[in-house]
Amino acid sequence: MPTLSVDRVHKAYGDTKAVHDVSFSAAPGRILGLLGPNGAGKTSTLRMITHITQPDSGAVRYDERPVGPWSQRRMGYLPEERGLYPDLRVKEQLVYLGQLKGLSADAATERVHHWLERFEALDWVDKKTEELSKGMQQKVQFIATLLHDPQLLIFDEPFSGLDPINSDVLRDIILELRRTDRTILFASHRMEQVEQLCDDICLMANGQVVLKGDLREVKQRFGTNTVIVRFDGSDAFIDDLESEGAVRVHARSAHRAEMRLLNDTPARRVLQAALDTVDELHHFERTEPPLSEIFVEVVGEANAAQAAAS
Ligand SMILES: Nc1ncnc2c1ncn2[C@@H]1O[C@H](COP(=O)(O)OP(=O)(O)OP(=O)(O)O)[C@@H](O)[C@H]1O
Repeated sequence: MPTLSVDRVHKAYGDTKAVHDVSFSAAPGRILGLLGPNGAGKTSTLRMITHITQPDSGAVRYDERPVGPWSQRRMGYLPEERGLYPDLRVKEQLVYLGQLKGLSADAATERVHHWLERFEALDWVDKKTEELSKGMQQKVQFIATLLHDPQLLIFDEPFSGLDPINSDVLRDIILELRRTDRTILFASHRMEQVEQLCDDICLMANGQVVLKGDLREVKQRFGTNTVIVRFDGSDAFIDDLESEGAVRVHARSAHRAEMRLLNDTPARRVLQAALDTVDELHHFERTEPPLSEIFVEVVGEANAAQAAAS
């Protein structure tokens, strides 16, 4: 089964080291999430994988061969900047793009129909791109990346501009592609999507990989130091726990709180404080931290290390 491997890749633009000694691999039937704050080097990395740019040093290989025009034919790439022709109608646009990727007009037409139906978008087949909303254009662009049935799929922020219903449709399609042994790599800032979809993650900061691996293993490494409480009644116990330094609150609403245990505080201490204050306790759970917290912690450490070194 062909694997994608990024091996000690460097890329600079003038004085900016956009990508510095980055290595990771992506396997068929798995989804890899490439994460990182703005400017971390994600798009620069994806552009080298898709052979739009070349590394200054290091190598990107697919199926054990350096990537090149040959691998572009086996990949589907959804770039961050979308590029559709505003004047063309959806169907002619997609059939044309399918033909550019080597399909016959008949095969392209058949696949366009299939994917428009799958994306619940058959109604817009004769609309001009400029008449479509941003989310509709996003779906059309997504279909364009799938038309030639690529083995390797690279998506830069695939969920941007999609409402929750369409995000679910897209998520289901990505999972379907995973079941047919495609290799899928996507860059995203949406941690909840990453948690739902990814088998593996690679977190970048300042052009470097700061955390990578199987998502479940990565989370286990951070330990079950997080407590989730759902309740009715007063939430004053949360302020008390926080002010005594027992917890740090990650997320909080009127009836739910998610917090990190600090200074070896036992989960029992939080449970007792809640029981003493709330009217009704619906849920209490000790668990691993959410990916968003891991992101904040690891990127914060990487930034601090870089500031100390400079
Ligand atoms: N064509 C270019 N010319 C000069 N600098 C560039 C170019 N492309 C990217 N950079 C710089 O390289 C660094 C990494 O940018 P990149 O777009 O790869 O980050 P990113 O992780 O994709 O960010 P975002 O989440 O904001 O999309 C940034 O400092 C950026 O300014």
